[in-house]
Amino acid sequence: MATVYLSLGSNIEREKHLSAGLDALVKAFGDLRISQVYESESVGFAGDDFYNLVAAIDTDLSVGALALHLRQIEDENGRQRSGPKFSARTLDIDILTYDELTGEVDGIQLPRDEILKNAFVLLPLSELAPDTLHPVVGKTYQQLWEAYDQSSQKLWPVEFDWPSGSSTQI
Ligand SMILES: Nc1ncnc2c1ncn2[C@@H]1O[C@H](COP(=O)(O)OP(=O)(O)OP(=O)(O)O)[C@@H](O)[C@H]1O
Ligand SMILES: Nc1nc2c(c(=O)[nH]1)N=C(CO)CN2
Repeated sequence: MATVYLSLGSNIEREKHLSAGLDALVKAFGDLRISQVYESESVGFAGDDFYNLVAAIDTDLSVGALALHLRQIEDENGRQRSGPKFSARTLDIDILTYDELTGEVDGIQLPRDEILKNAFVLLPLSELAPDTLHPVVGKTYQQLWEAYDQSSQKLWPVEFDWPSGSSTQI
């Protein structure tokens, strides 16, 4: 069984799509652990503000099979893949880490670079797994968040009503 950390984001009908994404993850992988939900301005393109969170799952799926399954969940939630790479999205689910695997596995880059770049990934990850070591850098996510330039990206926690998940939220 592998432990996998996932980043979820949405900037179109955010609550609806994040809830549906989490429901689909529970259906496929059982109980989840999730961070708080954070709102932040869109990074990298002009668009509506995002909601983001990090979820931990346990799975026997290979990296490639998991990536396919996540893509399917995105598609079921109205994800459009035409148009520019950076554009508004109903639901984005990215694999951040898969156990301690590093390098390119089944076409997936592990760990995902965005962990070190984006506050909307690193802060919720540091909440969910403060003492876990980044498999390449060798520092914990809490240490990485403390060292992060926290003035560079503003984000704020929001109330998030995920009706089917209240018992699993940290
Ligand atoms: N860690 C990863 N998690 C998810 N997909 C990844 C990862 N590393 C590489 N990929 C590849 O990137 C491709 C693009 O998917 P991705 O969801 O990242 O696109 P995108 O959502 O437009 O980009 P981004 O999420 O960076 O905005 C996927 O088909 C997948 O094969
Ligand atoms: N705040 C925020 N900005 C983004 C996000 C995101 O999830 N949150 N995702 C992007 C493409 O994956 C680009 N920009």
